[in-house]
Amino acid sequence: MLAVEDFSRAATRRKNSRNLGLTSLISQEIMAARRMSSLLSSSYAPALLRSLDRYSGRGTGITRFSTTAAALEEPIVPPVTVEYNKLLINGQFVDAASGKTFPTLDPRTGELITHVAEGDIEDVNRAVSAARKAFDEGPWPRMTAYERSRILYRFADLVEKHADEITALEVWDNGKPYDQAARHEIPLFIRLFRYYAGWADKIHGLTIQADGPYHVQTLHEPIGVAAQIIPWNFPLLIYAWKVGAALACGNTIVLKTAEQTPLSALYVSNLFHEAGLPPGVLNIVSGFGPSAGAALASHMEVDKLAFTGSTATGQIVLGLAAKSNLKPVTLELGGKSPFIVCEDANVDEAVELAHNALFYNQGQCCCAGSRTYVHEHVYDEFVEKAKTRALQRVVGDPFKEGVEQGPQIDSQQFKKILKYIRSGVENGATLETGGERFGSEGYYVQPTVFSNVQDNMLIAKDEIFGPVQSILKFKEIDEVIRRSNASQFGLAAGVFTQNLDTANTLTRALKAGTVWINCFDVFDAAIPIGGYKMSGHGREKGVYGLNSYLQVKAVVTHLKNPAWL
Ligand SMILES: NC(=O)c1ccc[n+]([C@@H]2O[C@H](COP(=O)([O-])OP(=O)(O)OC[C@H]3O[C@@H](n4cnc5c(N)ncnc54)[C@H](O)[C@@H]3O)[C@@H](O)[C@H]2O)c1
Repeated sequence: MLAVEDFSRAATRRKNSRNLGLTSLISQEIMAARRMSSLLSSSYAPALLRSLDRYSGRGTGITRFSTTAAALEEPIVPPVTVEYNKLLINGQFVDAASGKTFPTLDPRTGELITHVAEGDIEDVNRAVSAARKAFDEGPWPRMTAYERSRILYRFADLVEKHADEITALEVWDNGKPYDQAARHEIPLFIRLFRYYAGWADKIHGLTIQADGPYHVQTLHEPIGVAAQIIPWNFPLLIYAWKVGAALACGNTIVLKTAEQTPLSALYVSNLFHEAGLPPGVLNIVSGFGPSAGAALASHMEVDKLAFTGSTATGQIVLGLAAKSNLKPVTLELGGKSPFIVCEDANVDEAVELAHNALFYNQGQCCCAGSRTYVHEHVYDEFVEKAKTRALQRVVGDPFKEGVEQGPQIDSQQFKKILKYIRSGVENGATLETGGERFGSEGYYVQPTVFSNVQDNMLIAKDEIFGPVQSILKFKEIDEVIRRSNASQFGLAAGVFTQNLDTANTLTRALKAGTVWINCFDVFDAAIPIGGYKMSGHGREKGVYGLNSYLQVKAVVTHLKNPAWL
């Protein structure tokens, strides 16, 4: 993993590199304290953050959020070059059959990073054929599970070795803060692969008692060729949830990345071959949804589809899968998760946790705590402090140390978020802070807080997928349960209380795939994720993530003269 100082030195060495800012002891202390505060295990974390924020703006070039749109400095030159921009089919990097490419853009400026080969129907056919052959004839499903696990472990080691380049690519293509990617996402990516490497040789069926003279066993077989379609908000983490589980079970894969973020998946997939993965087992197609994505979802030779993305696209791919070969589909879709602050809450801690629950990753999280329900007894204090915290949020170049919030992914999302903000104002919610673009370049949005939000407003119903916190008031626990569940989504929920009975009541009543009590966004490799209602079906991560990549075959053998039954 790249240390803060190494990163600074590497970047400084690069031609034309700009001043990276904080490398001093103070800055490292700030980062360490920020990490501590993000754990929110101590009641003084918010106060600590506030005092550190005062230092972090000093002479560093970091722009803290202010209500006047501030101009950002020249973007920092990322400490990496793009090596892989073609499709990965059958172990080779190849051009698209059409020869077409598409641009991938830097969200800090909207400028070109590089052109990437644009996969289309013909490329999907080539990739599925390679995956089919690798499954039907190749060594991967035939080698021992232990051999497969060793390749997964070797891959994790290689990712660790190249963590600095991988982090820089992810930040450049996506706009997420470097610190977030380096300290949370890349380590979790590695952990996920080690977790599934550990499962590879522990997948087995059962021996079952039946009525009659039969020996009954179940075989847990790989399902075959898995198609995987992923979004742009966590390009590597969602890759890991899907690829790790599918490979541990012995499947082969065709994965389509999001058109906004094709780069990091190509880089890490090359490392898989260095780790010993046979050609054709993992194929990567960069390209667009309606062409490459739809071709994968409706392909007759694909045995399973795993999709993460919006609910609207989930409905499309489910239809395509049904109309083609009825391949089983898992769907990880959108959310509008309630974050419930009860009347006994420590307000300072609740404010910090609710802030991170919403603003993490520029608000571009499927699980974002995007309906902040606050009990009427602590509501006024909460709103005031939530506004103060949003004003302190450090917005700026994601490569700059100390930055908490980078740009949104692209101009489409940027415009959509600003439109939702306008609708909040027009519908009578109180705009406490923010509400405009940040700076004059790229896709930065001011951290925005609305109070007096009502359940029927669009900002309380739709997934905004941006840095917009909506605060709603409640009085009774039964009332907040009813209002929380009155949503088409059911992905996650957060509960903040010191009362065990209240926590237990809410845990069981909330219709959500994950309920976090006095914490939020805890994404361990072993913890399953998935949705109720229109947030999807099936589960990924953990042992549950294996189920959808396995076929269960019952084998019944007649017994003659058995010694026992
Ligand atoms: N539940 C989860 O675990 C989870 C995790 C991350 C993101 N998400 C959701 O993802 C969404 C944001 O991602 P997005 O904007 O990239 O979503 P999206 O649905 O627009 O795109 C997701 C993927 O689907 C592809 N796609 C688009 N149209 C397609 C089509 N017609 N056929 C096949 N594939 C198609 C895209 O190219 C992309 O690869 C949000 O709604 C978010 O909540 C959910």
